[in-house]
Amino acid sequence: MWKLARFAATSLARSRRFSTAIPGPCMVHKRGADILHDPWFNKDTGFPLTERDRLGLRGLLPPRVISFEHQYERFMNSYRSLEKNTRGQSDKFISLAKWRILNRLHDRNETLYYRVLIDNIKEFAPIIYTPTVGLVCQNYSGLYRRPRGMYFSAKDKGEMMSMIYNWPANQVDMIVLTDGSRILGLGDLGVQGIGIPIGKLDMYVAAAGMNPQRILPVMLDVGTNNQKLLEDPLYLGVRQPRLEGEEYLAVVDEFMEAVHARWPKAIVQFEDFQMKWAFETLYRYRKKFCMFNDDIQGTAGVALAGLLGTVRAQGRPLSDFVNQKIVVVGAGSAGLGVLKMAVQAVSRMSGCSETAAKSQFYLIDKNGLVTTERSNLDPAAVPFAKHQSDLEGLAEGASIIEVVKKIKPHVLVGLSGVGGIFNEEVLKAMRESVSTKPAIFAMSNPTMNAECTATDAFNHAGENIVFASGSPFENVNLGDGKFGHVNQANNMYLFPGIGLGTLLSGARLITDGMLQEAAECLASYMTEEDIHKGILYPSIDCIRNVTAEVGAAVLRAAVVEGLAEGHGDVGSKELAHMSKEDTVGYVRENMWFPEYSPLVHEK
Ligand SMILES: NC(=O)C1=CN([C@@H]2O[C@H](COP(=O)(O)OP(=O)(O)OC[C@H]3O[C@@H](n4cnc5c(N)ncnc54)[C@H](O)[C@@H]3O)[C@@H](O)[C@H]2O)C=CC1
Ligand SMILES: CC(=O)C(=O)O
Ligand SMILES: [Mg+2]
Repeated sequence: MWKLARFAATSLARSRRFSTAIPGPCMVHKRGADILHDPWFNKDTGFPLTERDRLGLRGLLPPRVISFEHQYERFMNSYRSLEKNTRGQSDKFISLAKWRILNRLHDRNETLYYRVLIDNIKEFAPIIYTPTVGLVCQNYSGLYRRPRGMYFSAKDKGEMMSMIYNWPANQVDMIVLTDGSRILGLGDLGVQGIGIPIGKLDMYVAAAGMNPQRILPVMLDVGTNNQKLLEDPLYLGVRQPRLEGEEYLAVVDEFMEAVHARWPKAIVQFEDFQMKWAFETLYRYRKKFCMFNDDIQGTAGVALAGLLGTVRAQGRPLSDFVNQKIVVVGAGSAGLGVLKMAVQAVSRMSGCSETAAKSQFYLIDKNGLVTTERSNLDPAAVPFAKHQSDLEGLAEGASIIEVVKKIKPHVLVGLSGVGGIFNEEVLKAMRESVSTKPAIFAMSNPTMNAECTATDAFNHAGENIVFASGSPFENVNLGDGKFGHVNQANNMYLFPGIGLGTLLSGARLITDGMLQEAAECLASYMTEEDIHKGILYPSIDCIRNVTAEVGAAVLRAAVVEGLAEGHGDVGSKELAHMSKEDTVGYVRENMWFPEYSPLVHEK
């Protein structure tokens, strides 16, 4: 357990840039202008003359053939010009302008889009993913130009089994599904939440090499309780309050049945569902379909890896995790998922019961410290409520500052969705932490909703802290040539590997064991040297390497549990015979990489 498995930090993408090897052919059932209007096949000015002849494209394009490298350079030049031309404008204006130029390329030419995304992931992830994707969802109705993904609404009841066949691809491997009810920390955004599945799936392509022809973003529009949206004349969703109870579940049931009738092995990632439905749907489907909830399970693994990193950062053995005092602020799907996995880890490490393992953890929600005194406590939070005997003088509903001052925790985790609640007083109180290297995880998204900024954390809690946030912040200049390192504690380090590992294993379920292996793999990724510098997670530049390792860990766990049925030509026996290194190589080889393939017309 916890072996170090670090890879060279160079991105796979860079080493493969513009290789001269000719990729295998790609079958296309269209001809002429239809191909130019299909972003899966379109090469714009990059179609060679022979292909233009074969596919009926001659005369439909300017005569000069432009190479992929040249097209790439041309796009990056326009992107840089846009950066120059928008200087001085508001951050919102600039972010949306950047998103628009990337989105236009996505709509036009997927190969080029994914190539620039992979090669520039550190720069572009904050645009196609958090934080800009939050802004895009908030402004979606105004930004909308053309559809992407599928929309199933409350009005489609009884029709979904046939609707699913409207999707043009024969095979779908990965679906990200939302009902828009809790988009990042921005609340109920109804149909506008579709931006999240799109952004997550872009990360699947960039980080895991999922084939973009086999992914599907889905919005389950069951209405919205956001009054402002219901009154907005531009709103594109169903104008009704959210379905509740059995009516709601009937829609999700029908969707899940329809998906698996057409694509029995498609993996469904549930994303940004409000807590009650996040837990309910996870328990309802996880033994029946290949699915997981990213906010509960993906976040838990990433947070656990970070929490274990903070133990190593203190120069202590991992076994000391069982003694760490951890305060989690936010008792929603993310906070409770983190607590559940962390408690299981303590119990495993110390050999004690999960009840005993809970004693080091403190949970705070919008009503303060969660204790057994609380009436109307959500059933999912009950296992983590503190008993009277463990309160150490704190009262039910104690505030964050009261808890931090009393407990002096090693780690303060924020998953509340409330920007700035780790205020100056709370951060200063963390200076009294019992840890030699206190850790602050402000994990809420997008940036405005982070519990504190990186600068405030280092300024108020001290230069000695370990800091992580859900959305990216710049490293903090501490003067004298020193910098406070900012980690990005985001489930993007796990969900691509969970999806890819599961796909290649051919497993029909995603078990706790597979998720635990994913978390352990991420936890062991960093070297001692990095960890001592406060670097808990790898740079996003090497996310394909991280995903290859995580994917292999998930695949091997599926083999161990006897769930791996194999994928494509590789059967369960071959998977079982692969060494760890072979498995990583196998996962890596199966990552799709954007290159123009020769197109062959097939009737
Ligand atoms: N970094 C990452 O990878 C991830 C970050 N998140 C972020 O975590 C946040 C929460 O997500 P969920 O748990 O799904 O939301 P949720 O809505 O299920 O839960 C929010 C929780 O915060 C509590 N809360 C609200 N105001 C509070 C206050 N003033 N003080 C203390 N607690 C307060 C609520 O009582 C509730 O328990 C979101 O901003 C989301 O973007 C979620 C998943 C992954
Ligand atoms: C990162 C993520 O999944 C969230 O903020 O909801
Ligand atoms: Mg999420």
